[in-house]
Amino acid sequence: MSGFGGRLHAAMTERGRLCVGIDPHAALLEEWGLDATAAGARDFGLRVVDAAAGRVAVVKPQVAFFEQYGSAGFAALEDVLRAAREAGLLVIADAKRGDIGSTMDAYAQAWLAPGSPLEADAVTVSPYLGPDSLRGTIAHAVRGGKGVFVLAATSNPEALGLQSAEVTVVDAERGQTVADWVASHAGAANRFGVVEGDALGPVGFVVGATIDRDELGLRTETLGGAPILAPGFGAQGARLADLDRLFGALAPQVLASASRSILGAGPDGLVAAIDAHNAELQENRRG
Ligand SMILES: O=C(O)c1cc(=O)[nH]c(=O)n1[C@@H]1O[C@H](COP(=O)(O)O)[C@@H](O)[C@H]1O
Repeated sequence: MSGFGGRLHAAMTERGRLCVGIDPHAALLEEWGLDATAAGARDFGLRVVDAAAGRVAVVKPQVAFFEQYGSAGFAALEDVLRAAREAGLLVIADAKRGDIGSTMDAYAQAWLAPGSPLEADAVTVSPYLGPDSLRGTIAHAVRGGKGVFVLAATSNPEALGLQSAEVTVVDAERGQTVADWVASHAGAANRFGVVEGDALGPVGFVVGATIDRDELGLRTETLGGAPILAPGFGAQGARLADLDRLFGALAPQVLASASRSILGAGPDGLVAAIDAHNAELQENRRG
């Protein structure tokens, strides 16, 4: 059986590198004629799943937009996760969990265990309790054929000071930055955990399309073999047509994530917006 990296690579080869975000912002719910409630978020999510199915490889529900409605919101999210997986989409739960290792085990159980009500194919995790705090979660993911995306170089400008800071611990290389150290530590599982024949490993990294990897000291070789989730396209300013130029040798590993630039098209414009985003991604292959 393929691991997450193998399944992701196969899906991206077949359906391209676009990941559609499922972010039911209150303002979007209103524009779509839906209530700002768990039921509204559920309808919104299911409509995005319908539009995305067969057109893209991956969807990424941002769980905060469901969590804000409490238990009803989580029930809505369960329905959206299940519908997406049943529609053949790979699902990244954007939960950005991060805690001490023993607590992370429970998060891994919640988001990655087969049969869990919130089961996804991968989950976003935060390394800021130390990349080693993610060791158990990564092992859990590898065992179950699941994936994680570790925050390495996030798309928001206020992260620069933290993520470009030099690490001074003994196992860091001289001058190594937080972003590069996190990626080299957590990415170790891609070297021993890759299922034979899988083109990509189970440990992915979030690398914003809006950031300068050189400024962050994030080296191309550190990201070798890792799926890269790149938010920042569309509403945050980066252009899909520039993906190959922005990511260079890493471009084939990049999953380009866009939420508001697609969702803002409204329920009737979703399919056209997804097609237009896919077409823009194709353009940079020619350009
Ligand atoms: O992990 C993420 O997906 C993420 C990481 C990051 O560095 N920046 C970032 O914007 N995101 C998420 O990506 C989505 C971006 O949404 P748009 O800016 O509307 O495309 C949101 O759901 C964010 O929570």
